[in-house]
Amino acid sequence: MTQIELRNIEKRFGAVQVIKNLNLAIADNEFIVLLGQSGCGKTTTLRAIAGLETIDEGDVLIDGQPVQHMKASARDIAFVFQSFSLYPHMTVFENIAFPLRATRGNRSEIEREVQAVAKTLQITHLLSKRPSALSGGDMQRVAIGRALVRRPKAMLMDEPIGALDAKLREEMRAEIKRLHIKQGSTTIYVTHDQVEAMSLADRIVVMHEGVLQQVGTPHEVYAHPSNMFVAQFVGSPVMNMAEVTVSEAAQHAQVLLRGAPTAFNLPSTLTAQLAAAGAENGNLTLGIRPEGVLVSREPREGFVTAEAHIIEPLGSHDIIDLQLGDQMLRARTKSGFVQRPGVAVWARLNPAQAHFFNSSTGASFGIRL
Ligand SMILES: Nc1ncnc2c1ncn2[C@@H]1O[C@H](COP(=O)(O)OP(=O)(O)OP(=O)(O)O)[C@@H](O)[C@H]1O
Repeated sequence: MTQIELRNIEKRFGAVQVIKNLNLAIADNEFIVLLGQSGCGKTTTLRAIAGLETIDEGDVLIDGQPVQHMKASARDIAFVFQSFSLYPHMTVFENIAFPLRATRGNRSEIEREVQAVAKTLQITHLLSKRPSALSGGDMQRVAIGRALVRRPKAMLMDEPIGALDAKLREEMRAEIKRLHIKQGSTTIYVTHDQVEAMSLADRIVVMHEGVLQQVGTPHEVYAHPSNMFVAQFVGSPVMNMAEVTVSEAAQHAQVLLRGAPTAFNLPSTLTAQLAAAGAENGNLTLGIRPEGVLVSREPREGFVTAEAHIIEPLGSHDIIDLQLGDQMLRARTKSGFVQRPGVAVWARLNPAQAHFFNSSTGASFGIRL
């Protein structure tokens, strides 16, 4: 049972404030991913939890106990780094056994525990080897084994697979997930890779310039981003963004993208929802993911005309740049749906996937159509 809570954490390096009033409650067994660009304060947050970094303000609580004045060694938290930091002169067995030496003297007990961890990580056959004989993936398995063996209260992982090549990263991602399901320890994992975050996390914590932007399940963060930063950071290709003006028509709301010749129709409830949220034309940005832009090859009721400008065939699907006057919208279609660039197509916005943001603050108006 390990719960971790961060209350009003502030951290400065000289004049630079790298964590700004961070609050976060992490449940027992939860897999939390801190996601954000390089330099946004993820590693500093992780190090503050581990006790490797001091904080200027606030509390770090482990199972309800403030630990910010405790040394790292007293917090019983394991840390896995991107650089595997294995002892080169020791065998894999000795590397994994190392943290047990101080606490558990009995040789047969150490042997049993190392063997159990090695079995879980499927590295039993490597136990007598030295790190220099291992592949990158195996080295990271050993580093994870060394962290797991003392059954810490929580596992903190800082870009643990960032140094591996793409294929191995995918493999290790699946292994880390399996391991977490099996071991069930509270885990905080840092990455700048949104795909890694989506695939591993129970909840994702998106950070930007030291400020927490949103906490939510991968689905919540993807489908209901709280602001323009989250909307564009999560998801690939990125969400389309365009300044719009919204007006009322007989049957529906009309949404005109700046620079486009024709307005899109969305349900008439939009205008009332925007008014209730305090949104005003002139300060309104539409966000729509490429899969929310529906494309037809023939003219259809409620669709506006556009030109297929660039087609990117990606195997399982295509991404098409649609030119609407001066405006460009990216759409996701079935593979080969539009044969060649330059042809006329028709497009509509899926109301359920339309997001509206305040252009100046970036905050979502929380519209649900
Ligand atoms: N010991 C330090 N002294 C001074 N500045 C630091 C120190 N450690 C980190 N910083 C600065 O604090 C900011 C946040 O760094 P941090 O490593 O937490 O970000 P990050 O999101 O983990 O990025 P990365 O993925 O590059 O590690 C950066 O601007 C970094 O340069």
